[in-house]
Amino acid sequence: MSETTSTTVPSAPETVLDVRNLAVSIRTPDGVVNPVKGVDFSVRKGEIVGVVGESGCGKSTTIKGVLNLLGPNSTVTADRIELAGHGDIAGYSSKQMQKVRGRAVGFVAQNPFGSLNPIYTIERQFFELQKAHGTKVPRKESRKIALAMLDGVGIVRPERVLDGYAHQLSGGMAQRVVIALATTLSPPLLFADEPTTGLDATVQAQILDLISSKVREEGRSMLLVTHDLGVIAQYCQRVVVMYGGEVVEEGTVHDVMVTPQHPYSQKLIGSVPKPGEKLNVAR
Ligand SMILES: Nc1ncnc2c1ncn2[C@@H]1O[C@H](COP(=O)(O)OP(=O)(O)OP(=O)(O)O)[C@@H](O)[C@H]1O
Repeated sequence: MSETTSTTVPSAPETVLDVRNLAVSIRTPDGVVNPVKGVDFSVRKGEIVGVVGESGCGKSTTIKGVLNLLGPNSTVTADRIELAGHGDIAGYSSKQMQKVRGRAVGFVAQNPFGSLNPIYTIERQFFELQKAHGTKVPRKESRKIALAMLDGVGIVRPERVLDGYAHQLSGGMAQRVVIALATTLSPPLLFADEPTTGLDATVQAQILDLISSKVREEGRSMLLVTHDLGVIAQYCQRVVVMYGGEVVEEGTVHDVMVTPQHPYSQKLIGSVPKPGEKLNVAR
C-alpha cells in the first residue's frame, strides 16, 4: 500500500490593513504642504506594528489620513486602503468612515481629553458609542458593559468614574477610559498615536502594558505611533520608519534594529545609548 505524505505549508498571517501610496496635502494660508508623500505599509493579524520617526515626519498625519480624521483643508489620496472585512476604503465618505471608526478600527489619540466629550458623563459616552454603531442596548445593559470595560482597564471603583466627567480624571485615568471606549465594540485593529504623551514614566509603562496586552489577549492588531525606540523594541513585532513624509524602511523589529538599511534608520538607532557606554554629560 502506498502512503501519501502531505507537507503542511504554514499560511501567511492574514493582512488586516494594507495601505498603498497614501498621500496627504493640506492647504494653509502660506500655501499647500505635503506632509505624507506616497506611504505604503501593512498590518497583519495579531501583530503590533510600530511607526517611528522624528517629530514632524508625518506619523500622525498618516494615521489620521487613513481614518479620515484630517480637517476640510486636507486632501487624502491613496491607490488603495484595504481593510479586512471592508475591502478598499480609500474612497469612503466621512459618513462611511464614521461606521469604520470604533467598530473596525479603534483609535487612541495622544491627548485623551481631546477624545472624551467634556459635557457627557463617561457612562453616556459608552452609551452614545454603542448607539452610534447601531448596537441597541438598553441603558442598564450599556452601564453593565461600561463597568466591565472600565474594570478591564484596571479602574478601581468604576461606578464613580462612570458617573463623573472627563475633567475629573487624571491623564492616566482618562487614557484608560479612552482605551476602554476604543475597545468596547471589539475592533480587530487599533491605532494608537503616542498614547502616553504627557504621562509620567510609571503611568506610561502601565498604559503601554495595558494596551498591548489587550491587543495580544484578544488576537487584535495595532499600529503604534511613537518616537521611542525602546517602546518599539519592547512592544512591536514590525516597524515602519518614516522620514520627511515617506516610509524609508519597513521590517521586523529585530532586522531594523540590528541591521538598519537606510541612513536615517542607522542614525536613529545609532543615537540610542548602549548599556555601559560613556555618556558625554556636561558638568
Ligand atoms: N493642519 C496642518 N497645517 C499645516 N501643516 C500641518 C498640518 N498638519 C500637519 N502639518 C505638518 O505636517 C508635518 C507632519 O506632521 P505630523 O503631526 O504628522 O508629524 P509627526 O511625525 O506625527 O510629529 P510628532 O511626533 O511631533 O507628533 C509637520 O511638518 C506638520 O507641521
